[in-house]
Amino acid sequence: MYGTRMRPGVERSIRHSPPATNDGDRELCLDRWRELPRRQVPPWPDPAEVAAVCATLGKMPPIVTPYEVDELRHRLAEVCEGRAFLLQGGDCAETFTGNTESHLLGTTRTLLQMAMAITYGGSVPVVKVARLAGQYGKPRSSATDSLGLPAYRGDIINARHPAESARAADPQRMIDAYANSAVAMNLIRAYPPDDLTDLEELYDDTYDLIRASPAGARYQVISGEIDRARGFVRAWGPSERHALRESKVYCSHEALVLEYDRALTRINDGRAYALSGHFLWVGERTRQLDHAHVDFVARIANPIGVKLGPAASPHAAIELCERLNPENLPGRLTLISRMGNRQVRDVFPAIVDKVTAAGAKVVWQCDPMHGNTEQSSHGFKTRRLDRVVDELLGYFDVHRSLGTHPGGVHVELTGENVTECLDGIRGVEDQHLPDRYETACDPRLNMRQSLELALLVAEILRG
Ligand SMILES: O=C[C@H](O)[C@H](O)COP(=O)(O)O
Ligand SMILES: C=C(OP(=O)(O)O)C(=O)O
Ligand SMILES: [Mn+2]
Repeated sequence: MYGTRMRPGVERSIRHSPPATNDGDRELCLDRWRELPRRQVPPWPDPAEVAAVCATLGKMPPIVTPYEVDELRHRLAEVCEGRAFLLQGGDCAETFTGNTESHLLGTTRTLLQMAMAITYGGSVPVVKVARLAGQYGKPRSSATDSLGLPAYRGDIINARHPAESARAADPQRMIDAYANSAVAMNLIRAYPPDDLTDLEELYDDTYDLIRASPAGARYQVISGEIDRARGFVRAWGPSERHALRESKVYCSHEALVLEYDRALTRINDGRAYALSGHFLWVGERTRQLDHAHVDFVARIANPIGVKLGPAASPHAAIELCERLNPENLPGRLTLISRMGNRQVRDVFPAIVDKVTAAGAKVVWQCDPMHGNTEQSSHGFKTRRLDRVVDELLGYFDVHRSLGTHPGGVHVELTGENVTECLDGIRGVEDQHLPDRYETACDPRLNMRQSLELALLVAEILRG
């Protein structure tokens, strides 16, 4: 069954993972963040209710297990050493009502067909991580929205409905987030697309849409390469095919609502694992070295990421490496650049250069979405695919010129045919945005746009 297969060489470290003991907690200082400055604090009205909810969560079984978390760290070590590629994606903000079977499978299948294009086209194994089963908390630029109401901060904190009462932070929502994450994880574990043909058919259908569009001609060569690789694999026996179509999808979310992630932290073999997800990252707004979020993730054993926006200095990147990966373990730390297409070529090289010169082992990953958010003429938060593509190209150029491994990409996407990102030549113009603008926060790539991005990545990796 999904989740029980082990890769050779990955030590199976599963033991009982009971709720963290007080002694273990104290030794590992897992609550030190509570004394530190912290940005984006959820405006909980009643700390006693938060504590009661967290005590309940502290007794619940975790969403993921320590050995899976270690397994992912080992896979990310392969990415760090240049032997694999990290593909991460999903909603900007998951929602409780959107946590349906079709939505979860849509996200997963979109990721898997992107991975297929990159694996076959780029001849590289792909580690798949979904923004899913816990991506419920959102940092906001402003405490209030355009109506003057308290900002929506994700379903784990308040409700999106534009009314004062709906926007009150409700700690009970952490229980709902836990329950929704558990069913989501259960579903994606139980539903790997067992049949490669299924995924290939889906890929073919999506590719047909791309081919029929004015942008289609651009991908003819790489698509031919992917077809050749598929034909080659088809000629193999079933067990080789099985190995190749490895479809494990790990889950991830931003480590934002520390009360929640802390409550689901368990001690295993003397180490703390945040078992609310396999991979947790710290966002651009909360990555201050001496603040709460960095302190918390520094103390957990999970593979972790940190977003780096255009204001990040090379020195700040080095400090984060030292703080978050003092043992310099490959796969432990992913630096996720989100510079924007206009800055990536100017700002990013010095960061890569300094981190490399310091010998710090990191996975480099490009988020080409968050530095390229703009407002459409009708007031929709959107992103232009051209700018997303340009940031990716810039990211790959920087790595090529410095001889470093462009380890991965991190995108906001959905399997649904939404119209959230602008993309004129492929049919989404300003006036189409209202057709299917469904995101709870940031604009996502739809399935076709996602595959197009994957084809681009495959083409670049092929060289
Ligand atoms: O990922 C989400 C957003 O980029 C982040 O929450 C900020 O969004 P905002 O500027 O709309 O508040
Ligand atoms: C808020 C996000 O990103 P960033 O921290 O880079 O703005 C996000 O990934 O949804
Ligand atoms: Mn986002």
